[in-house]
Amino acid sequence: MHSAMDEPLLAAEVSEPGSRPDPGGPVIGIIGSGDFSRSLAARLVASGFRVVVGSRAPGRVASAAFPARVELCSQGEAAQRADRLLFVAVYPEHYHSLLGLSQQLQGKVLVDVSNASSLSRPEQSNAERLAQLFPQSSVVKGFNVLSAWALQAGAHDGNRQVPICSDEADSKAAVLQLARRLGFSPVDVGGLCAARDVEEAPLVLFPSWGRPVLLTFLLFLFFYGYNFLRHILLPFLDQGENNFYQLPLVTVNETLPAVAIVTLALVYLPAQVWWRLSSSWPGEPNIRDSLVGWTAGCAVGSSWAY
Ligand SMILES: NC(=O)C1=CN([C@@H]2O[C@H](COP(=O)(O)OP(=O)(O)OC[C@H]3O[C@@H](n4cnc5c(N)ncnc54)[C@H](OP(=O)(O)O)[C@@H]3O)[C@@H](O)[C@H]2O)C=CC1
Ligand SMILES: [Fe+3]
Repeated sequence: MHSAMDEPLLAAEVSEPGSRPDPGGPVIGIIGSGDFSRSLAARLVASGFRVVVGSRAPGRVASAAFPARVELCSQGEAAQRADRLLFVAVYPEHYHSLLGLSQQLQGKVLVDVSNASSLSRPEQSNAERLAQLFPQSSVVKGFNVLSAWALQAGAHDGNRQVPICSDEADSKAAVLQLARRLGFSPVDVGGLCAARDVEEAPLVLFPSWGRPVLLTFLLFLFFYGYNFLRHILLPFLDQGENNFYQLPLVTVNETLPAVAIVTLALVYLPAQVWWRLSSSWPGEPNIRDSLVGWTAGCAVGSSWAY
C-alpha cells in the first residue's frame, strides 16, 4: 500500500548531509517579502533549492533584494506553485489576511517562523493559531530562532540548533530534513503544543543562568562576611585596629579567589567523584553516560568560576 511515508520529503532524496538537492526538484514557497523572507530565500537558493516568493505586490518588491534565481509572484501563485513546503514569513497579526489562500494551501505544509512578541504566555501560540486558521494544511513551527542575519551568514559558527515541532510527523520530518540541508542542526521538540516555548526562546536571555548566578552571589556574600569578620571586625574589637578602609578593595580581592575555587570545585568535583565510583561498578554504563552529560552541563558554571 502506498503511504505518505513512501514519498520523498523534499527534492531528490540525498543521503549525505553535505550534498545538494536536484535543482529541478520541488519548489519551496515563501509568503512575504520582508527581511526574513529575503535571507531565507538566499539561503535556500545557495543550498540548491528552487524558491518562489509570494508578495501582496510583487511589482513593488525591489528585484535586487532577492537572488536572481528566486521567482517573485503573487501570494496565490506562490501558494499554488510551492510543491509542499511554504514558509509563512509575515507577522502573526497578518495571518488572517492569508485566509483567501486556503484553497491553494490545502494539503501543504506551512512553516510558521514567527516569534512571540512578549513573555506573557498567551493561551495559544502563533503556530496553533495558524493551524486553526488553516485546518486543511499542516503547520510546523521552526526556524524562528534564526535571525535573518544568521540565515544569510549560514551555520559557520556557534550554536545553530533549530527547534522544530508539529503534530504531523511527515510534515515535521520534511522540515527537519530541510533544516539539515541548509546546514543547521534541527531538534525535534515534539508536538505543536511546544510551539509557545519555541516562540519565546529568542526572548529568553541567558536561559538556566539564574541558579548559578544566585549561588555565586551567595558564595560571595559568605566569603566576604568571613573575611570581614576575620580581617576587619575581630582585629578592631581585639586590638582597636582600624582596617575598614580595606572593605571595598582588599576584602573583595581576598573574597574573589575563594568564590572562584569553590565554584570550580562545585562544577567538577561531583562528576569526578561519581566517575571514579562508577568505574568500580563495571556493569553501569548508563551512570557513566549521564556523567558525561553532567560534566558538559557544567560548562555554564565553570565560566563563572573562571
Ligand atoms: N527578521 C528576522 O530576523 C526574523 C523574523 N522572524 C519572523 O519572520 C516574520 C517576518 O518578519 P520580517 O521578515 O522581519 O518582517 P518584515 O516586516 O520585514 O516583512 C513582513 C512581510 O509580511 C508581508 N505581509 C503579508 N501580509 C501582510 C499584511 N497584511 N500586512 C503587512 N505585511 C504583510 C509583507 O510582504 P509583502 O508586502 O511582499 O506582502 C512584508 O514584507 C515574523 O513573524 C517574524 O517574527 C523570525 C526570526 C527572525
Ligand atoms: Fe573548563
